[in-house]
Amino acid sequence: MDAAIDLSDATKALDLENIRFQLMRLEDTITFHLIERVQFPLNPTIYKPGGVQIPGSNLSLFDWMLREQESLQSLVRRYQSPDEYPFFPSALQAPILQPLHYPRILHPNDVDVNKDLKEKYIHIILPSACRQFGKEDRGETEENYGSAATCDVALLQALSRRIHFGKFVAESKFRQETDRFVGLIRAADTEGLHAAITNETVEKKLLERLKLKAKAYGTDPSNGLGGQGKIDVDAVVQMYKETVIPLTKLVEVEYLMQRLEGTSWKA
Ligand SMILES: O=C(O)C(=O)C[C@]1(C(=O)O)C=C[C@@H](O)C=C1
Repeated sequence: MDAAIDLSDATKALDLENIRFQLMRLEDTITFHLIERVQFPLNPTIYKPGGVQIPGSNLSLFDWMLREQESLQSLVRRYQSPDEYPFFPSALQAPILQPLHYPRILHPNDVDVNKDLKEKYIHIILPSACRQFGKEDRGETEENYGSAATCDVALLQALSRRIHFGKFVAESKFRQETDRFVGLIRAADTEGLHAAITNETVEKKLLERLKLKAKAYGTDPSNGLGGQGKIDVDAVVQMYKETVIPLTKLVEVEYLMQRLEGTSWKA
């Protein structure tokens, strides 16, 4: 529902340059959503079950909004797309739109790091991004619960999509160097797989680019690039360094570990 990648065309969907371009586009989406979120205080209450009373539900306000949003978006086929993973699969409904038929590009797998992502989002990403910008620091308390949770849902969904794109990256790398990967997978060498999918040059460039983006997107153009921006640039870079890239790599490795199931390579 954000930047489009053509998942109906297997050749394009597995072209590493094309995938990296999509990941780059998602940097923009994620940075903008984070800029929106940090306008509001950290608001820890909205992540606690029962923190905000919700008629007929024991969920936190954040989970409730995420669940309701997923339920609504399932109606317009969001979760038919192979790059979308719901946080609340039980909330999904049958689409009101005609089903789309995506070619099978990925090997069947059950890799899903959403639970881990949500924990890290609440306990690591938000506290570090909101610290400097949260109004608590200026002596104000919690406010704008609905607005903050609305931003959270959009941001978390974009992060999840970006991270699960790791499956396409891994499939692409597997097809490029099949013999090498088959050997590592057969040996269950997860460290070797981790090393094989890592490209330090790409990561370094990404973090440098992200720093520039966070500074540029968080600055009013009429003020030049000096002065206080709308977002803590280091928090954006940290988010990628400590959570987004590691979880993407985890998705890649876990996907590859399932890549030989049901194939003739699995001797
Ligand atoms: O672009 C790749 O090759 C990826 O695997 C993606 C990614 C990332 O998360 O951005 C992850 C691992 C690599 O070290 C480089 C970048």
